[in-house]
Amino acid sequence: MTDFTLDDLAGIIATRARSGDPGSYTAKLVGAGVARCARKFGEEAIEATLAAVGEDDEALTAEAADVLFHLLVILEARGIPLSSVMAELKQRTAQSGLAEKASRGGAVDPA
Ligand SMILES: N=c1c2ncn([C@@H]3O[C@H](COP(=O)(O)OP(=O)(O)OP(=O)(O)O)[C@@H](O)[C@H]3O)c2ncn1[C@@H]1O[C@H](COP(=O)(O)O)[C@@H](O)[C@H]1O
Repeated sequence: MTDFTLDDLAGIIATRARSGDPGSYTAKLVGAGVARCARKFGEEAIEATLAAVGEDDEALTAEAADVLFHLLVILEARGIPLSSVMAELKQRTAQSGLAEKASRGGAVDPA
């Protein structure tokens, strides 16, 4: 259990992205533009996907951390607050995922 939250990390990312510090990975990545941030996120997502079907829990934990960090970097680069994403997720709690999919005419198979 940890008291460190995604809000905390988003705050660090926002500060570092605007720091102008040449030693900051975050500042360098955000400075390279949204497309570069998105490409990095895609790479990390693939690495997490591969880790998900492996049996090494530590590897998946590390890759999941990379995915969350790089997703927050994209949100920072696009100026979308994490609170907007959380509000979207909260609004979705009113309905099950399968019910929402069925309401759009989608098949209820989660695959
Ligand atoms: N949580 C992270 C974090 N997770 C992953 N990473 C970086 O993300 C990169 C992941 O890329 P790879 O694994 O592909 O490594 P790489 O090959 O060196 O990366 P590339 O050359 O392909 O860009 C690594 O450089 C990691 O260090 C992170 N960098 C920063 N943070 C947080 O951001 C804070 C500020 O960091 P700076 O902006 O660097 O000061 C840190 O204190 C942390 O809290």
